[in-house]
Amino acid sequence: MSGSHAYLAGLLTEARPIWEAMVRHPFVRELAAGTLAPERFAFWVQQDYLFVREALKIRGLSIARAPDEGIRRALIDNAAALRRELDLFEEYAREHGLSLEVEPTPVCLGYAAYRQAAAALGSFPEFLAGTWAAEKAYLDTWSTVKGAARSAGDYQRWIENWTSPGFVAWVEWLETTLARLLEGQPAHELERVRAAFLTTARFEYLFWDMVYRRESWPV
Ligand SMILES: Cc1ncc(CN)c(N)n1
Repeated sequence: MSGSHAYLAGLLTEARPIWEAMVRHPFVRELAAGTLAPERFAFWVQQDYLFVREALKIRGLSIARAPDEGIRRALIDNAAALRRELDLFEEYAREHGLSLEVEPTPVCLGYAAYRQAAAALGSFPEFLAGTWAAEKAYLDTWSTVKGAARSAGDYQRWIENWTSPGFVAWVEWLETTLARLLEGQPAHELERVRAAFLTTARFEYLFWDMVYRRESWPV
């Protein structure tokens, strides 16, 4: 294992408590058990839809800032996959008569703004580390749901999307590309990557917690 691969493996170990809190969150457990209240699920659909719409703008920024042509093309391909994520939410909303015209909650807005700032102002590895954390979080959470779900029912489209071979390959590409970009980087850059990875993982936890509580603006 190269030095930078080992560094990323160390980050995953450091982030394990966040990951465990995420995949064991009541939202995820109840989703897998088929006992999640429909209004909680609907709240997730509405807020994640807004988040993915912002993520698509973030992808655009990162395409412009990609350090080489190979990375740029992989990000362009992923933008098409993100575009399809939006379709899943729109289809579900149409089928269930759910409005997607809602205000973002503080956590949704804060998380999206944090990611936009990383894409616009951060170093490219820092941005990529956050992307890896966010996408790996979804891969691992939805894989947990897939493994435990008694009846996937309405959730099947999301389970398939975030556990598909294409999505697994994208998450692996993020890790491998980040490891390549980190070869020979100074300690302060590694530290920025570490902070971006851990902060993004914490936001992922917060997102599940926010939708479970249906937590909006207090005033
Ligand atoms: C909060 C969040 N994180 C990640 C993903 C997967 N693109 C998502 N849809 N929403």
